[in-house]
Amino acid sequence: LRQIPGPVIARWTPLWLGYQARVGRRYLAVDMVHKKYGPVVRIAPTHVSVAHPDAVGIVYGHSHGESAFEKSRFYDAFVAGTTSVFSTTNRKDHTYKRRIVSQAFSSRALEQFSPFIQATIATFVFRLDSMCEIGGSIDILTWFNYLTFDVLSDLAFGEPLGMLSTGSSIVSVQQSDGTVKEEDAIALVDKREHISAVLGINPWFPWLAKIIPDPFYSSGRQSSTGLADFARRNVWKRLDSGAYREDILGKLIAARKRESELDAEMIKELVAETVTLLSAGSDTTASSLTALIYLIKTHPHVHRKLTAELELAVGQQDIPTHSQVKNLEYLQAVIDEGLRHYATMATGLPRIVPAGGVEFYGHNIPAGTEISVPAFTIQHLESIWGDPDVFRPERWLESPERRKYLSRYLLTFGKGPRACVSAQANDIVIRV
Ligand code: HEM
Repeated sequence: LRQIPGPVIARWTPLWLGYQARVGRRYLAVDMVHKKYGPVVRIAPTHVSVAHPDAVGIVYGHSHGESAFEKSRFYDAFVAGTTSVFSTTNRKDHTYKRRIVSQAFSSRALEQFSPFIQATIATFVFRLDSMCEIGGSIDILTWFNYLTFDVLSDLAFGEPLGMLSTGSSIVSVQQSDGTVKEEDAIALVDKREHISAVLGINPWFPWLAKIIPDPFYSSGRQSSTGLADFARRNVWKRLDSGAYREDILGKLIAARKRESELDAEMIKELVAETVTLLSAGSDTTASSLTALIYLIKTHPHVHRKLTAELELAVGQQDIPTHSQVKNLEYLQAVIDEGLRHYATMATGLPRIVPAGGVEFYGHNIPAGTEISVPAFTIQHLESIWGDPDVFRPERWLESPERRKYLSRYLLTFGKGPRACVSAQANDIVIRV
């Protein structure tokens, strides 16, 4: 990789990328080095970042067999007990897990979940209304976190955690030794995601983290265990009750029971999948919603146009149904543009170059190299978007062809076979 440019320190040690991830600036640092060194940059000794539109289809597309770019060992840092649909790097294992999890995310399943989701949204709206009557300011990110946690825990475990009604994210976690501890569930997810994003950068990092006396690592490790303990307790509660409910956990249990009896390994898998759903679905959705509200409120013409479209479709009804809003053009354009501009998943998702290697701009990247396409940078490339720094939902409504073209470069939900399961439920384009 010697011929590939990049910051000198990054060519010699993974500590540069590790540091950027630790301070939460990885996507900005990688964006800056692309501006300095060009579209192909070495961001760690064995990791190349490629910021070019063509790379999206090549790295994340539906290629088969030997030519597939599989997930890298980065995802080992996200394993909770056993691999989940998100963290597995094995193609066969992924196909099996994805088939099971997909059943809980079909359009039909989403319709079945609608009443549960609407009931939680009603509590959310009621709480916001009451706070507005009192006046003052609201930390909307915290309340969106309560909302997403309550929705996901309702779908995953059969009951909301009650964060919206109590106005608190403290939950009881039963530890493996049987003792019960109070934990902040939002902080558990935050810390787990943050530490995994750092430790995944190099196989040596988890080992180093054990000997470095930094509370970031020790509390991060505890949060991973805490979240798994919390999920295990709730999975057992459901299994012990013997009840069937039309929700995500119900579907995951039913799909496994169809194949064989539930054994200890399958219960470990159920815990791993519920940890994944809670951590992959809560923070991402809450921060995306916060970014959207911010962008809408700071762009009055967008606010006016969106409100008009919603009032026409929903009238005075408090909580719209999914079918009332799912085909609203301007709403969809605002969401797409907000996710593009803010880039919830801003970093490049790492894959491994398959046998035979790959070539970008005369640079040969050999098999086994880690490779990623930086989402924030792609979502702000002038050659694709023209005016990338402007929040302009109208760009998505210029023509169906233009919309299709732009969708290819919206990486918020990933692309290809490893794209987000929630994108599957909303029929967001997964093919590239
Ligand atoms: C705005 C909200 C969300 C964003 C931005 C988002 C983003 C993503 C991205 C970028 C990936 C691909 C990760 C990779 O290749 O490494 C992914 C995968 C995944 N997401 Fe989401 N996600 C969101 C919401 C959700 C929700 C609500 C759930 C479930 C309740 C969820 C569950 C998953 C799962 C299970 C995967 C792994 C899929 C696989 O590998 O087959 N996500 N998500």
